[in-house]
Amino acid sequence: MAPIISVRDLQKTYSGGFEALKSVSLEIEEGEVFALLGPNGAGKTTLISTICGLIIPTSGSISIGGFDTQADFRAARRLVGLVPQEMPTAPFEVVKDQLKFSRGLFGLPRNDALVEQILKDLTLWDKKDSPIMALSGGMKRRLLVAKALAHEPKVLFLDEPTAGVDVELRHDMWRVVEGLKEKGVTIILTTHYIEEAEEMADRVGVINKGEIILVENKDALMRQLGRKQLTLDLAEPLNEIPEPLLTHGLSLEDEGRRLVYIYDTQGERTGIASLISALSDAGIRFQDLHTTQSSLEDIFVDLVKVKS
Ligand SMILES: Nc1ncnc2c1ncn2[C@@H]1O[C@H](COP(=O)(O)OP(=O)(O)OP(=O)(O)O)[C@@H](O)[C@H]1O
Repeated sequence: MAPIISVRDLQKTYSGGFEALKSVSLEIEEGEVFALLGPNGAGKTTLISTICGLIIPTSGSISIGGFDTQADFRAARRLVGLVPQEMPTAPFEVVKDQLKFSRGLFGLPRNDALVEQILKDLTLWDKKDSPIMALSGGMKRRLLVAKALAHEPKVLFLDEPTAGVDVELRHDMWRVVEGLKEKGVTIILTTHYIEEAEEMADRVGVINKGEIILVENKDALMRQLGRKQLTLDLAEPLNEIPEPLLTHGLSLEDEGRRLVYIYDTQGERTGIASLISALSDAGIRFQDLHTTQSSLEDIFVDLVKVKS
């Protein structure tokens, strides 16, 4: 099957001379959810804005549904919906008019049944006659999605859909994305939250310093990155790791006061049970223990190290 989006050797140098994208090539399959991850300033917004036609590339090409975004801009753009990070700003505008207006922008005829369906899908139908200022933060986010869907795009871009929102709203957005995927919409989202990519994405791409450093099936990536750290605060400091514990891959930190164990959450065994029993056999006591999951930033650092 031909990809719905094909990006070839895309390069973007901003007017100040900064090279934000360095020869990016990427293919997005129809119907997939693709998460684009990357640290701050990696080039995520530049990449999706370029694909959506908001930024003109310095070189390279993009095709959407077979239409070249430069030669056939209108046809390509018509297939794309973009949900920006910013909240809607027209406080007195009425919800349903926003959708009608969006269709108008694409030169599409009025379609009240479709507007109704979209608002119902996003549980905004009760608010159809409300001004934007009367919506909660979560409703405003959903309205941004509704607006982007009003012209029936085949591909939806979500730029950090859940940045700065609470857990409940995050899960709400995940359900929205799931529903869209079921309807066959291809979804590309940018995010800082590994949990979000884990929950929603079929594939994950990692961008760093303007380069795509990895594109991987989500499950495979999570196996690779799903590491956790167990930290044991020792009752008495150690000078070195005792011999019987050397095979456990521990590291001694904080001047011998802490033992750190990294394990794979997706592995068949975490090795924690055998570690605790080996510690007990060696007479090592600990005061406290806690676990931490590596953050996406940590993972990027690892990835960048491996790839550079
Ligand atoms: N208009 C511009 N002129 C010059 N440089 C820019 C411009 N827009 C973005 N940049 C630079 O390009 C790089 C990539 O920015 P971009 O916004 O694409 O990153 P991002 O991955 O979306 O970051 P974040 O996660 O912080 O939103 C950054 O170094 C940024 O400073």
